Amino acid sequence: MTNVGWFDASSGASGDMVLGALLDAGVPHEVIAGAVAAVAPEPITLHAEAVTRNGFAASQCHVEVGDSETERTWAAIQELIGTADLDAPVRTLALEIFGRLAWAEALVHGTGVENVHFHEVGSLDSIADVVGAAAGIVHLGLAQIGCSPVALGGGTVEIGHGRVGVPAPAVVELLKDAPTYGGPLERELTTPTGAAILASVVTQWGVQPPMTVSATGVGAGGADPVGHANVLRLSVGVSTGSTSSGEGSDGGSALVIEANVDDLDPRLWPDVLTALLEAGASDAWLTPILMKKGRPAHTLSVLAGAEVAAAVRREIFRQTSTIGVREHTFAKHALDRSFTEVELDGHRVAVKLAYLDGELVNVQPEYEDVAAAARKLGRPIKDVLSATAALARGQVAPTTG
Ligand SMILES: O=C([S-])c1cc(C(=O)S)c[n+]([C@@H]2O[C@H](COP(=O)(O)O)[C@@H](O)[C@H]2O)c1
Ligand code: NI
Repeated sequence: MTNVGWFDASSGASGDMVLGALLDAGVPHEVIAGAVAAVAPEPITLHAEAVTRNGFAASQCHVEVGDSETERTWAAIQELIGTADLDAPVRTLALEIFGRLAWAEALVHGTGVENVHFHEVGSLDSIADVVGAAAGIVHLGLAQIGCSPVALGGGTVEIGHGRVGVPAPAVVELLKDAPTYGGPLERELTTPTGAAILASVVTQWGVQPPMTVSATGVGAGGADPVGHANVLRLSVGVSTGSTSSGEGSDGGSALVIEANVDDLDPRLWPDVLTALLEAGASDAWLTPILMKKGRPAHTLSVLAGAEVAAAVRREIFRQTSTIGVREHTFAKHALDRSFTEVELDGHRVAVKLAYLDGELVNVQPEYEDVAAAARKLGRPIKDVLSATAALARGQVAPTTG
């Protein structure tokens, strides 16, 4: 089953609206607050308030910080997020979102990202919005995220550079590849932070894809204008769009991101593969190749769901010497799977079980657990492997008689 999400951004999106929608959709408060606390150099209070917007119930997220006026450089923000105790996919997605903000700011002000000084969008509450949103989205484990065309609003808004038309310049740049429209209200409906979050996580723009919705979250915008509910709605559920192959598969899709590399110190490769898996890749591998000019090299291939593709791409560029990647989308057919645990002479071993149409077809003890148990027991790994597989089979489908 493929978990998917869809945003209705017909009243725009801001960082607070995304947080409100995530909390309302069931992301535990501590998941978001914990990630924010890990990054913040001083306490940040985050709480959701039940409000109404034009008569509809919604959740308004309040972020309370001490130094919301502080200006920060992109380098300072990278340092804050990069060194925080965050799960790797959360850190990578947060850097991706803020990286887009930095790029857009640099572009509209005609400078380099290294010179970007964030004003409103660099303050701690924006960092909280970005990191909290990254933590909430990663928590939901959505393989695909859709979004409606994004309402931008209208009129003008006062920002650090004086009064500008809505959408603010950074919003225009951030949503260049997305469907957007002015209105339906004469006010700012989509902010740079909201735009950067959507641009980073949305894999498909347009109407809601076929899905069975199991939860919704409604995030409130700050104002409550009459005649239009100022909310961002997130629907979460499972995809019903892909047809099954009839092999017990989930019929989802995945990307393979690849690069040919001939100039990386080969001692780095094992750690590169580990970093990519930590960034959320499902698999990462190398194939030896012979490149132009007879150079021995490697093709790096990384399998990743769309929800982590940006994070994985970013990690490839950070960890290797490549300056470009190519990508293909592949249909993916995966068996339903679950985990169990067995105990062999006092040593616990996790075992992965795979099912085809409900029938157990594969029992695979986790190799690292098996090797550790074998070392401690002084037994050959192959014996521990078969013994734990047999234990798991007996546990899952006990024999009778
Ligand atoms: O401070 C700056 S440089 C700034 C730039 C821009 C551009 O579009 S450029 C926009 N804004 C405004 O800041 C507030 C807050 O935005 P968040 O994304 O932090 O919610 C909003 O009104 C933007 O239009 C500031
Ligand atoms: Ni600006």
